[in-house]
Amino acid sequence: MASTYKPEQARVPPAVQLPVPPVTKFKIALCQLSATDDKERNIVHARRAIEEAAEKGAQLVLLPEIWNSPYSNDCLPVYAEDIDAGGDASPSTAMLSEAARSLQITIVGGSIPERSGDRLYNTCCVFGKDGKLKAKHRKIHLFDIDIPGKITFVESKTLTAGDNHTIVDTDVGRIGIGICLDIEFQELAMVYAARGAHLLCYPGAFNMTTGPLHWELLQRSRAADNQLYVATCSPARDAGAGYIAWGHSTLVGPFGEVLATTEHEETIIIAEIDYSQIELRRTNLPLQNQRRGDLYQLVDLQRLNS
Ligand SMILES: NC(=O)CC(=O)C(=O)O
Repeated sequence: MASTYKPEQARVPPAVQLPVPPVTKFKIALCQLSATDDKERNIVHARRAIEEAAEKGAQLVLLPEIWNSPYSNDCLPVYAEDIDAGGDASPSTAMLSEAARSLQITIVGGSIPERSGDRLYNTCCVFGKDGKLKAKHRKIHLFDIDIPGKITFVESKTLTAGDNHTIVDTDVGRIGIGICLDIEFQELAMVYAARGAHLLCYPGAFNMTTGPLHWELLQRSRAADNQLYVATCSPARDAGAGYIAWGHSTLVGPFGEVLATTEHEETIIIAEIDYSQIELRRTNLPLQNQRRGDLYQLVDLQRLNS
């Protein structure tokens, strides 16, 4: 029997119109940095990389997850900073703010361990060209994994999960932020797309087990599902570290295509983003018009199960 469905009957509102971005084409830098146990060195090192990226024309710089500290439950409390207090209480974000202002760029500052009262978070700060903090994303989905013989890590032993989506209007478009495991949750990316994001940025440190299987797959999926840009930035791999990062920082375009990527060594990827590609792909393949809100809606599932 022919379907009687008409798109205008869908109970899900159509995705919002994509906002007009301040720039259509620009360069993004993905700074795949090593993180040592010397915090001061990590800050100076990141500052130099940001400067090099800006000199190469990047208007947006993305840093890795936990770039100012080794990624371990022992180190996170020791390296944590009080971001809200600022100044000397947060030398890492003070550097990001200063770099954004003096280099006149937008920085999605990877993540650092944040101390707030008696809680610790895995937090990404976004700074505008004026050096002002525009947004703060606390990792929503903490990395708790147990694959015997491969990897066991319980981030929730030390950290508290964030409770908010983070989408921010910047000089280089509307950006949705997630941190590492947040990328596994397609729902978060869908919310960002529905709120008009041009680009999703995920600082992330996948490991040697999940990395080869999931890292590129998830980035391409989030980009193709939502027809927008996805950028990831990992720490460089240190084979001697307690947590060995997969590396492979990547930029994916709105057709799910890998536009730029790398292996695991320290490097700065510079790549071009062209937001006109989003409209083009959404016209070529109008998924948003075909979405069957009458058949699937997460809120309905929750209701059915309750
Ligand atoms: N740091 C992480 O959250 C790591 C992760 O998600 C993974 O799959 O590896």
